[in-house]
Amino acid sequence: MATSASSTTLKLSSPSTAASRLLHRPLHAAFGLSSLSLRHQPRRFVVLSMDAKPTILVSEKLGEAGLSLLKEFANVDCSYNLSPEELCTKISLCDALIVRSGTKVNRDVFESSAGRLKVVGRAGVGIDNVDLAAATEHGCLVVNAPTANTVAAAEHGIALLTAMARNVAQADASVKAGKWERNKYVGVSLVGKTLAVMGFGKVGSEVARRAKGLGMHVVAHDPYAPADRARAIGVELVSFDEAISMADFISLHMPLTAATSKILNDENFAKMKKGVRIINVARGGVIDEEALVRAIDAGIVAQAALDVFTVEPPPKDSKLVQHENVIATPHLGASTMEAQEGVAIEIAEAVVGALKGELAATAVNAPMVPTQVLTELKPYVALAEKLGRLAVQLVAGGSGVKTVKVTYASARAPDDLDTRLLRAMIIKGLIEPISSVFVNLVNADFTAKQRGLRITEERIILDGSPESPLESVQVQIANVDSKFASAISDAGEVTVEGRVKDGIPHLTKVGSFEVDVSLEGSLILCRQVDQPGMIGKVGSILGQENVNVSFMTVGRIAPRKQAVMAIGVDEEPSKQSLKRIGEISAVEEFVYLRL
Ligand SMILES: NC(=O)C1=CN([C@@H]2O[C@H](COP(=O)(O)OP(=O)(O)OC[C@H]3O[C@@H](n4cnc5c(N)ncnc54)[C@H](O)[C@@H]3O)[C@@H](O)[C@H]2O)C=CC1
Ligand SMILES: O=C(O)C(=O)COP(=O)(O)O
Repeated sequence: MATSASSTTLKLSSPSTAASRLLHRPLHAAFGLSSLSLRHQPRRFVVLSMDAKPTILVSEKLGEAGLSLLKEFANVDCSYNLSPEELCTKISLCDALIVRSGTKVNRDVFESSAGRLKVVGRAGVGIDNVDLAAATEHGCLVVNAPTANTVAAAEHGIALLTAMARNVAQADASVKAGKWERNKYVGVSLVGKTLAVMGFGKVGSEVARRAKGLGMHVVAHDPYAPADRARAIGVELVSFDEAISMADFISLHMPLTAATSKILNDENFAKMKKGVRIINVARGGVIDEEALVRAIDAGIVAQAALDVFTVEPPPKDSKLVQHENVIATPHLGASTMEAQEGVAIEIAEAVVGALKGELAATAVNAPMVPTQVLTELKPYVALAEKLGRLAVQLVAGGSGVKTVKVTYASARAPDDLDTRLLRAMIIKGLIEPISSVFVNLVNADFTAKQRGLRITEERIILDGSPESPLESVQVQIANVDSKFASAISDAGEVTVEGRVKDGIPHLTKVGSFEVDVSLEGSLILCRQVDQPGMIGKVGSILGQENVNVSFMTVGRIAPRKQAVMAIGVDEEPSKQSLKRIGEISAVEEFVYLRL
């Protein structure tokens, strides 16, 4: 900026103290994920207990190893078979909820939690029983355990495939009924037959691998699967129609989404080979169950082996389940001793980590940020939140914050800098001081949108070494008045800019004035006529009531003209002291800002 001039810095606290204070600030405070945070608890929640431990509700059976991990960290309430009403009542006392596929975590649950529920852990893969939109709107992180039951589900798929081909279930029932029907239960061979794997993800590819071992010809359909992964295990990726029309066996392994709901329907059954056999260990909803009964009765589908149903448990008189050509299991895909122990540990670690404020690698409704990136961005995350807080406090009441521009200056290539975290924290800083809304990484974009806040991001690509991720971050609020006129830049926007120095966030610009003050405690900004003795006058007013000044800096336009003095204070000065600062004759305007 043309009017920006030199800045002089008077540093009053030792950097090591300041650094240690900042670096020991837990990341969960920055992300606002822990409901334990005393900062948030009185404001947000009815305080239900003086106990510092969080409460985790486990609503379905979980392996012991996972429960032990949870108990080391939290009060664990294992309450199985809760009715929807009982779940809604209990949830207001819980910080986290762990479920499997049997608990419907719908909007009512999030509303009933009144903001206390911070994490839902799905001890398994499919999250179709969790209302993700409602979770996100309520700032609740959803994590799952996506890998520990893969092999179990694949093995169950193979168990159903082979059992169906050889009528194991029906024959067993017949023998137990005292019959010996060797001619009735003649099966079909698998070798040389074509298996279509629908959904070539973790489970689908393990099923494919095993089916190859049985001598089957395996094709797969998955619009998002990389061809080289399929090729590596000798599987051909084909279109949906090709897959279902060439298959002797069709095994379903896609998630239940709007696109896959009832994907096996009358129209698609009509395209299949007569005598095809269907296996479903994915989700009941991917099959139109009434259409499947019609296809079996019409002889298109010879047999079906089903582990999952649209409604679980299915009605006792379900035509599908009762059909003699159908074998059924009660959603057992993930139910091996090994998988349940693994899933329990995987979800317990994810939920405890999330409650501690760590970003879970298995987050379903928040950006996944690798630990390395997170560590590197940590001081910038703190900077971003503080710049947001400062900018919004500089806006004059009644101005209405609508348009915010964030400018990142960095020597990194654009795709080498993940700004989602920074943007979320700027939004948190902008919104929390002026509302009772609790903002975190999960709901930041949603909350901004809901409040009509338009955030645009710009990158300035700098020359030089990309060692540190960012040189500076600037937050500008357009079309507003400021309660501190000097915060308005030449371009007419409330502007604050900062950077990280030695791991500590610093404010480096206010409006068009360059300053340099570490962002800790609170801040007084004064515009004054640049003249000797000002630092002493302000310092002595603060000193009289024992307010510790941590940093002081003066940014001026030109010697003896206007200057902005930024003063960092550890304690909040009294109204009286602030008034006295305002009364110093050379002070033209001043503002007190909480960080
Ligand atoms: N029965 C049980 O107990 C268990 C069931 N499951 C279910 O199995 C399914 C697969 O699980 P994972 O393999 O772990 O998930 P995954 O996410 O690794 O794989 C799913 C695959 O489906 C693909 N897909 C998405 N839309 C598709 C479409 N329209 N057509 C074809 N493919 C599509 C995806 O690209 C992905 O590759 C899920 O529905 C999961 O809930 C998983 C474990 C146990
Ligand atoms: O992980 C999955 O998607 C499953 O379907 C397993 O469900 P469950 O945890 O056994 O209720």
